[in-house]
Amino acid sequence: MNRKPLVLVVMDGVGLTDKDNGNAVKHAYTPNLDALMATCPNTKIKAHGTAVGLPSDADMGNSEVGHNALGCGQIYSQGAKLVNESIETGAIYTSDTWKELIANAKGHTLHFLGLLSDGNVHSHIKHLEAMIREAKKEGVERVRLHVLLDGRDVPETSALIYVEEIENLLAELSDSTFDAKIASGGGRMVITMDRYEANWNMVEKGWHIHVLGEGRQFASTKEAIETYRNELHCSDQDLPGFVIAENGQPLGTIEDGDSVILFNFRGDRAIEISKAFEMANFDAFDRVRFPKVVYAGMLQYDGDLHIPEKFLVTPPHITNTLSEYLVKKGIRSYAISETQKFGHVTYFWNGNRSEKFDEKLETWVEIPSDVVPFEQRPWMKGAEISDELIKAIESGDYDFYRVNYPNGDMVGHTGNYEATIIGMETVDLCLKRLMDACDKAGAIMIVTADHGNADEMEEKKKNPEDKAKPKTSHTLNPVPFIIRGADIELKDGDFGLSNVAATAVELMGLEVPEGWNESMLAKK
Ligand SMILES: O=C(O)[C@@H](CO)OP(=O)(O)O
Ligand SMILES: [Mn+2]
Ligand SMILES: [Mn+2]
Repeated sequence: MNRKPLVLVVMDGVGLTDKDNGNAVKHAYTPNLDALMATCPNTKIKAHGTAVGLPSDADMGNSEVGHNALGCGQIYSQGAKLVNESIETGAIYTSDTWKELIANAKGHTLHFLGLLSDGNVHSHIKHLEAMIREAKKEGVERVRLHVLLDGRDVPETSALIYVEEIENLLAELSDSTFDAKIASGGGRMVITMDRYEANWNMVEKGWHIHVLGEGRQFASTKEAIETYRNELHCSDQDLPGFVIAENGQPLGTIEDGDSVILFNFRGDRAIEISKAFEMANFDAFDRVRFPKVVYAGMLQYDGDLHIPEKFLVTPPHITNTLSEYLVKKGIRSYAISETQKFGHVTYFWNGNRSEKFDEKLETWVEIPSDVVPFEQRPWMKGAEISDELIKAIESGDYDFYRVNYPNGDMVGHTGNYEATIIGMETVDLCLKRLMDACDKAGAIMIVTADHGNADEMEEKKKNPEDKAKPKTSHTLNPVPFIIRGADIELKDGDFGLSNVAATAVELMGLEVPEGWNESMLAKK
């Protein structure tokens, strides 16, 4: 058959809502996106909650679960849900890894490191609380927490709520047999939680803070947060690292013989610090000291590279993916984004696996991201991504192209409305360039998104007269799904991201594999 090329565009963090206030998707000047919506078959699809394998419909979507669903055409129970279940049934505490961590920590320290919030994107504070309680029950005597402050999946200055909650629990549990305290921390966008090797320096800073106990000292976490807030007026995600100390002595460095649990369940921002804890030969930065610890992740974060080696809950085993299917059919595919989302269109897309199925049939291109606050460069690498992608489309070397434009999401997370408008307008300019390239190549285009973000840039007000507060997190809104350049109609139905893969393969003239959720195309 004479197959038309297919170009699938993920506008990261672009949801749809009629709400007006702080809606950068609606208020940006986006004539091309508007024209696509006005003239092409399109619908709104679900990108949050149970439609993407999260515990409930109160859970906003995120890039991991969104790209997993886009890339595999199915709904798998995701980390957030699997960890809940494992804790509820107690299965987590019967795992060999948990037993080893606990046995090893006796006479030493059990450290918990991770994102302290109830955002449920990377972690959940309830998981941490349950494990601390159990550790005490099982006879661990000394626990230290290394807390990464969120402000990105939860309101931007909410850290003290979670700090207070966890410190209340530590106070309740502490007695002559149990000594549990926060030892260090810092904002998630400053230390430890880098992803896709965008900025290893963040991880190095985190290592110094958590492991070596080197950094600015404070008597309490509250004091650290309040001091930094007064000095810097920044959101929690941007607070610098801190070390809790008594008489100049850090409360909880990580030492030989200790156990360490990274309680984040999501992998992208957990892989680099896991490598630092696990790898004997490691050259990303000078660790100064490499403590011999038992280290485990909440989940295994990379199923191909087996990072980390030890983990508490088995991750979803995502199989029968779109990439796997296309390789079997001999279809040539091309994936591109900039560093911040490169792993989204490769690793997340393929079910949290970092390797290709077939070197010859698959091409992955990464445009290096800027290392700056994105409100200062809201255009990000939109132009450069488009340049490369258009070259690839013109080459005719591929049948299926996928691209992620991060602007709606990465700029949306800064909470800066004006910059997010520019981010959206950048994506719109890129769409126009792609539309022209697709026309020349006779390609079909799908335009969609993985979840909302830029669509709500203001927190809900408690009282109408309150001042609007910037909103940095994702949203619960549906996302657009648009098909351009194909003579098709969309069916009516209640669809979500997991219906995209089947629709894409039908557009490529292929059969929908068994086990996938249905295509959205109406039968002719
Ligand atoms: O930045 C991230 O880690 C998350 C938000 O926690 O965003 P996304 O899911 O879009 O990658
Ligand atoms: Mn995303
Ligand atoms: Mn995001």
